[in-house]
Amino acid sequence: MKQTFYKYQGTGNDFVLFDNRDGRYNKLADGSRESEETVRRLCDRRFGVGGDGLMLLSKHPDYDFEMIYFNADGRPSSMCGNGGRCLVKFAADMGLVQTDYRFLAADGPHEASIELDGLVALKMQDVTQIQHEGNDFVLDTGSPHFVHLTTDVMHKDMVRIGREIRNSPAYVKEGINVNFVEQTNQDDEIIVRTYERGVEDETLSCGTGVTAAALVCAHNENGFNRVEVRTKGGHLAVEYDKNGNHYTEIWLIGPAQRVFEGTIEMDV
Ligand SMILES: N[C@H](CCC[C@H](N)C(=O)O)C(=O)O
Repeated sequence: MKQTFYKYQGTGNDFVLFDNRDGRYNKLADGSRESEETVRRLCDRRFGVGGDGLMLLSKHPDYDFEMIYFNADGRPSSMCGNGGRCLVKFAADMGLVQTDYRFLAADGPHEASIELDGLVALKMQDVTQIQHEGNDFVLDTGSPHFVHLTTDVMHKDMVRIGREIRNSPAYVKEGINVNFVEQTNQDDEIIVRTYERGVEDETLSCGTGVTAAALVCAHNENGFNRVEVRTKGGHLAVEYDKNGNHYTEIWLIGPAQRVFEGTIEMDV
């Protein structure tokens, strides 16, 4: 049966979206192998629509909506920062126009708003722990991230090295997203490349990864920080308050756009 889908992207991190407010697509989240295969195929860039992930805009009694997120491998995932921003834009495009949004995601409640300039600001969960060894950092910004500070980041073999770290004994069981980060000669600007778990490839940007990198590269030891982040897919900003190892009021800010909508044969 023909089903209507919507394609969105946030700085090149792209997603297949379904309006599930009437629950018609709940089956995709039933945990069955069949549904996992359906989601994987929808995300396939040759046999399906193509995307780094798939999201359901679902109803929730206590929030404006619930975000159900799947990685391109078809499996339910942890939080997706760019996905959250795209889902807010999708909700607005579907008529849920509000100055502020509160929605539920895999890592808990989130606030968001669409700014006057059209950028979508998404509040991320607080971070209270960053493991640090040399130029390597491990932290969870709603999804787990390995952050490696380096130079000449655009000439690194991101897929080979990212895959190696993601499948190393320390991380192979749960997986981890791998970010290479370069601090430019601008005080508060970084360049980030990410190998994404569950996509098992480099993506053009990763919202929770950009957030992790920005927390690691705090310019002001304590107090308010704003970090400009350049990714292959475009420009994002991360604002936050740093108080020792506590990071709060973390906002991921950037564009989110509808690319196209269409129909696809799919049994649900
Ligand atoms: N692949 C990630 C989830 C999506 C993260 C990324 N798309 C983002 O924008 O945060 C994981 O499995 O941890």
